[in-house]
Amino acid sequence: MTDRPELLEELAAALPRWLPSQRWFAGKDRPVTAVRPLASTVVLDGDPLLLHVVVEVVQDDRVEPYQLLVGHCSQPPDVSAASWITTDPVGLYEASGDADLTAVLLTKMIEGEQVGTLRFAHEPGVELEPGLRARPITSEQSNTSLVYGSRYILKLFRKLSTGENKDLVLHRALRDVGSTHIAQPLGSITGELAGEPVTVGMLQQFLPDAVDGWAMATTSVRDLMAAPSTPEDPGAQPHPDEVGGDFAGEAERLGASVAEVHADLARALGSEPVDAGELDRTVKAMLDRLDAVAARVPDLIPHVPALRSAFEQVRGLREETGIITMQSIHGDLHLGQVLRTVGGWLLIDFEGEPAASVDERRALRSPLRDVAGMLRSFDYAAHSLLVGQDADEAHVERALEWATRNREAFCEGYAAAVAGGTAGLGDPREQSTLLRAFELDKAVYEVSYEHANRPDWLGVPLASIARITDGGDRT
Ligand SMILES: Nc1ncnc2c1ncn2[C@@H]1O[C@H](COP(=O)(O)OP(=O)(O)O)[C@@H](O)[C@H]1O
Ligand SMILES: O=P(O)(O)O[C@H]1O[C@H](CO)[C@@H](O[C@H]2O[C@H](CO)[C@@H](O)[C@H](O)[C@H]2O)[C@H](O)[C@H]1O
Repeated sequence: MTDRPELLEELAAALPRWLPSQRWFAGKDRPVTAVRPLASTVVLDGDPLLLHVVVEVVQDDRVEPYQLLVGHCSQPPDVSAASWITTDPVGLYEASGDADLTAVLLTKMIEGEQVGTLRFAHEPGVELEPGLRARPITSEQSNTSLVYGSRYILKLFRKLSTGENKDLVLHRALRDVGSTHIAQPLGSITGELAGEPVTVGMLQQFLPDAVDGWAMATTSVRDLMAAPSTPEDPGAQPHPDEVGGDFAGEAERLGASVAEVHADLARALGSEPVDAGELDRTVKAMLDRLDAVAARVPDLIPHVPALRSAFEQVRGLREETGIITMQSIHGDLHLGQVLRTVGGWLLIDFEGEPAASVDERRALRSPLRDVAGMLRSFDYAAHSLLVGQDADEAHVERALEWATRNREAFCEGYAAAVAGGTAGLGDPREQSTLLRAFELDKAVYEVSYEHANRPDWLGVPLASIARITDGGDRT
């Protein structure tokens, strides 16, 4: 269904220029050739007007749907200059920063309203507080999140894919088995795309006291780098366990929390043993990704033979390592996806890797992939402070020591939490060949991510690949 077609024409003409400047737009690697409106719904009629719009963005042979909240008002609203999509005669603007308009979304979720094809709902049994106003969060994101009065956070998914969104499905499944490591899902907004339902928004409990794991871990690394040597031995560098900001206790608790989430996901959604065919498909996928990234990033080429050999070792592993299982997992776990609250660690954003296809994100996977993602993140946290600096051997040594200590603590916490528990989950260190392959596969993904997004950081995953492939297995 299409409401207000005259505005859509104006919008479609302006979007090819406006979209690439948005942080959440995932197609910055090539020009936008056309934007075609697929559906529009008037959520609030009058002046101001709030229009929910789904457009199809065409970039050569790639065609992807995105959602927009579009505002229109005769009185200029209080929004940032970057929000204006058109300015002539009275402009159309991206409305997620307009608190007068976004308040309507919460009201409609409370009422459980249907507007055109948009269905606003609260989760069963949830009573939401009315009248809260929203502010968008300013962190760099793939989607847009609005915080209502420090109580709720509404994530508006930007790039849409049909079917229920994995983030929402996994949050509901974890809530249903009583997981204590998630922000509770409280509501949703569902639309329609090509005649199929599509999740466009997810409302969750907002944790105002939360600090993300990346901020905590990098503070700990900074403390270590800044710590003076001991008066007894002025030549010696302090070790991570000797300085105030040691993170190992947190890393261990985080390992236990991730393990509990894996066990809960297996309980809620099931798990299955891996057969040899599945291991072959896993190896093929890793080799395919390696070839694709090496074709774009020449710096990876010298590492290709060692990476291939590490991936090939995964074939036939089943006999060696006992049972390897597949289940629903987080899919893109790193220190920026975990929040420390007074009550413990929470995992957020269960969507999976932003660049993966819907089928890849929904497929059952080995939980060791999440472990590998987090181990990579400890490596990142340790080395991120050295980005752009001349190598200082003492700093590099301390960074490695910090990473090793926290990786080990994370695995320790994970292993202790699953001991004697869910079948198929065990001490990650006992599956070192698979874990090493997953870590290297993640590092190849990061090479591609950094090449496209933060070229200054490319050296971080490349140096890790060199270390892991040179040094054999390590924790
Ligand atoms: N429930 C929550 N409570 C507090 N902060 C949150 C919550 N959920 C997300 N955040 C904050 O919002 C940021 C983006 O959330 P995320 O789900 O990762 O969005 P995206 O999919 O856009 O990357 C997080 O890094 C975190 O700082
Ligand atoms: O959080 P997103 O889903 O947007 O994840 C993407 O961006 C991440 C960076 O913001 C990227 O993570 C990489 O950098 C992190 C430090 O900034 C580090 O902790 C991670 O280990 C490293 O992978 C992630 O890969 C990408 O998918």
